Amino acid sequence: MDYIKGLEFYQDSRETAVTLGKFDGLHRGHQKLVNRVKKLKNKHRVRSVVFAFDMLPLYEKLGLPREGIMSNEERKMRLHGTVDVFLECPFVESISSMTAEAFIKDVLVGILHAKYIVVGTDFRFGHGKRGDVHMLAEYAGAYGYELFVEEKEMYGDREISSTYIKEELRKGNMKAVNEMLGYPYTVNGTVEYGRQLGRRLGFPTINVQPAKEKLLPPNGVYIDCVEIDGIWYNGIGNVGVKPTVTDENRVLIESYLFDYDGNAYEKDVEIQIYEFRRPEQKFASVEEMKEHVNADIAYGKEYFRYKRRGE
Ligand SMILES: Cc1cc2nc3c(=O)[nH]c(=O)nc-3n(C[C@H](O)[C@H](O)[C@H](O)COP(=O)(O)O)c2cc1C
Ligand SMILES: Nc1ncnc2c1ncn2[C@@H]1O[C@H](COP(=O)(O)OP(=O)(O)O)[C@@H](O)[C@H]1O
Repeated sequence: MDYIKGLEFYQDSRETAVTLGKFDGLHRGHQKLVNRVKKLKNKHRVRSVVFAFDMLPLYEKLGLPREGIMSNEERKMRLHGTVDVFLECPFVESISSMTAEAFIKDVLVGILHAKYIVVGTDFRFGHGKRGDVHMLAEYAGAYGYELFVEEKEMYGDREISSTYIKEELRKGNMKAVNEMLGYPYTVNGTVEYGRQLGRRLGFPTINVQPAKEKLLPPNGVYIDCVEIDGIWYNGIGNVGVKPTVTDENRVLIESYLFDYDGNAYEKDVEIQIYEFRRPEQKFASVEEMKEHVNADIAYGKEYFRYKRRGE
């Protein structure tokens, strides 16, 4: 997969099947679009392209923190191996001020040589969000592309959306989050050095700081799985600031893995979060915390007696 950041760096004259959007989460609805593009590639021998807006510049301009289901880096990792090109387009003035008509003509047709365009029913684009599926359909004949509009995937009686997933993530409802994503909620990061207290208490933990633009579930203890050097380990971890042992306000994910005894420092790992167990607590003493963590560990081991990763 070619990763290209910035429209100006896309320089390929081959015809494409392209899907467009913000793609935060790459949830089941997004996957439908990506799969359509993959099928079009195989059928018509065109290049498959995911065009995703990078919304960070907009949040920076507005002075707001971005809270995404995934960081840009995680989005890139998750798309790896699915399409030929992942084009990430910073949402800057020159893009947001472009009319919808100009976006079709100059970007989709002019730069991307789109033969097939794949979007969801409510896709909006161009200045003032004036462009929609009707406009895309209107210009299809003139510009020689075919339009595919995919229906929304549902979760219960509500359409799956990044907004819906974020609502459930804020509540710690990992079952709904993971079902809507179509894969377990994932955090990628590098294992840091901590204060080496864990191993003295009998539960060493890998410590990972998530990307700052990442929305996390509420601080608390969660069943998780961690991939280190290509192998998955079951575990139980804490998302939060560990108030019992530090006054720092840095949110980390700390995970004790049941069948691991290697050295994971500085390794890039992937953490999947499965189920909320209890809120993070400030215990009166480290000893009291240790008792609770031991109970958490017993609970986690029991959880995985009947379930495998991903179930
Ligand atoms: C299953 C589990 C539950 C935890 N729960 C809490 C908690 O409720 N409150 C807290 O302050 N720290 C909690 N922690 C974090 C520990 O305080 C931390 O892992 C320990 O102090 C070791 O830190 P270190 O990696 O810096 O050595 C938990 C850790 C694990 C693995
Ligand atoms: N079962 C395990 N689960 C998590 N980390 C483990 C495990 N066994 C060994 N380790 C290693 O021990 C380190 C954690 O030990 P810990 O005493 O908590 O130190 P730190 O405070 O530096 O995180 C991890 O980063 C990892 O390299």
